[in-house]
Amino acid sequence: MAAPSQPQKSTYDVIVIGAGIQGSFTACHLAQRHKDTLLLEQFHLPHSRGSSHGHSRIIRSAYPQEYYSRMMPECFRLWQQLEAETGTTLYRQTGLVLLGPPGEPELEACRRSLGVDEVLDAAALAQRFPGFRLPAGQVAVLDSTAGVLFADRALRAVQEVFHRHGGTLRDGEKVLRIEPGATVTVTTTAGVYKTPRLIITAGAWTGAFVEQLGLHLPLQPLRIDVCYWREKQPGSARLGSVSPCFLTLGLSQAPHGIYGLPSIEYPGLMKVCHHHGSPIDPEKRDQIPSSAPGPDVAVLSSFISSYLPGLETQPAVREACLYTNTPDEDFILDRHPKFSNIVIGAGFSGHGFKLAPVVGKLLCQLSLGEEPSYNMAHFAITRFPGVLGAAQ
Ligand SMILES: Cc1cc2nc3c(=O)[nH]c(=O)nc-3n(C[C@H](O)[C@H](O)[C@H](O)COP(=O)(O)OP(=O)(O)OC[C@H]3O[C@@H](n4cnc5c(N)ncnc54)[C@H](O)[C@@H]3O)c2cc1C
Ligand SMILES: O=C(O)[C@@H]1CCCCN1
Repeated sequence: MAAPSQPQKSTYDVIVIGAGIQGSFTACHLAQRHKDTLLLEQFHLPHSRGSSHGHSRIIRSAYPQEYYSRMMPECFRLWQQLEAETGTTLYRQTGLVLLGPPGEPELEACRRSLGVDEVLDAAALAQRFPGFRLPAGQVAVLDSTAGVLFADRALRAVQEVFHRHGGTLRDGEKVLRIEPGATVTVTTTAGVYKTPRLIITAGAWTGAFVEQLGLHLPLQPLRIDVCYWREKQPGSARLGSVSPCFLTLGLSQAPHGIYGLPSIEYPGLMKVCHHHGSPIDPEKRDQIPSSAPGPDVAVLSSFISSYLPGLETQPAVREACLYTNTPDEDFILDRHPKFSNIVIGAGFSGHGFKLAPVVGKLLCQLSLGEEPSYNMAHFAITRFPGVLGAAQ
């Protein structure tokens, strides 16, 4: 006779919806604070349908906005702590070069955030990083603290620490409905849960998801072409897996920016992408034919022929990832304007991975009714007009 099955636990101190990097760090902070926490994920883990998959993400101290650069020392510390707790390497220091016209305001702001005076010209850059060519009228600023975070490994590590602190992660369980109130009811494909505190970190699904809570957030999911480019002569251009990271600012042919990272995942290839993509519904991500070279690939090919001549000008590998952009590309980290026990973390606009340890801490603090450790003005929901629609 089969043993009688345990009734599933249905009440938690906090429920977090979405086990990407933001929800996982948030849940981990809560569990470390001894909160009985449930983390719900619609897909079976690991998955590559959202924003947190893949081998690599840039981490850097340089930021044009000081409200992000101020968070970076703590981010570096918390990433290191996660490495120590899990005995894994999650970060490789490679340096990052910011490329742009001299005096470009964002480049200058980055230079100030780093506290460096030095600006590299074409000859100095080529001496230091022989694979790079700087066209006339461009300079480079070096962020030597920057490097690559091993993204997939980092996501696993933070979920492992969450588990170790007693957290419950249920994957393959999609949240269908939320009923707000002093006690929030969360209905999933597998059960019904009750909690006094809910946190929504549902990535590209957040905009459509929070409509049921009367909230109209200006969130635009974008499909990003993640492109990898082969070295023409393996090893000769010192690009591929040994390159520094780079990021362009104020480039007229690509105003959103182009960035690159050494590729650990595909030896001999370098990851070079456009910081922009095509608007999509995350449920229909693959309905854009991935075989056709899109406009982003044309922009990248032309950039590569002038700046990285050691690479072939057609991508060897193309993958897909999602951004969720806000109009100002600042995050949303706030309580629901009407239901203060529901907290939302969204709109990471293609730059949220490195900041996830601090984002998770801030969402945890908001949820527990504590004073957040950083100024939250830039992350407020109410910076957007009309979020509560006619009922406002
Ligand atoms: C190509 C690319 C390059 C990037 N480069 C960098 C970089 O170099 N540096 C950097 O700092 N950042 C970078 N980013 C940004 C960073 O990766 C994202 O900001 C971050 O991963 C966002 O995490 P998230 O947890 O909000 O979203 P996600 O990882 O998408 O997590 C949200 C989760 O919620 C789940 N979910 C949604 N709805 C439900 C539901 N109803 N029920 C249950 N679960 C649900 C989803 O399945 C998903 O797993 C990049 C992003 C991309 C796409
Ligand atoms: O967050 C970052 O550092 C990078 C910059 C370039 C675009 C992708 N994200």
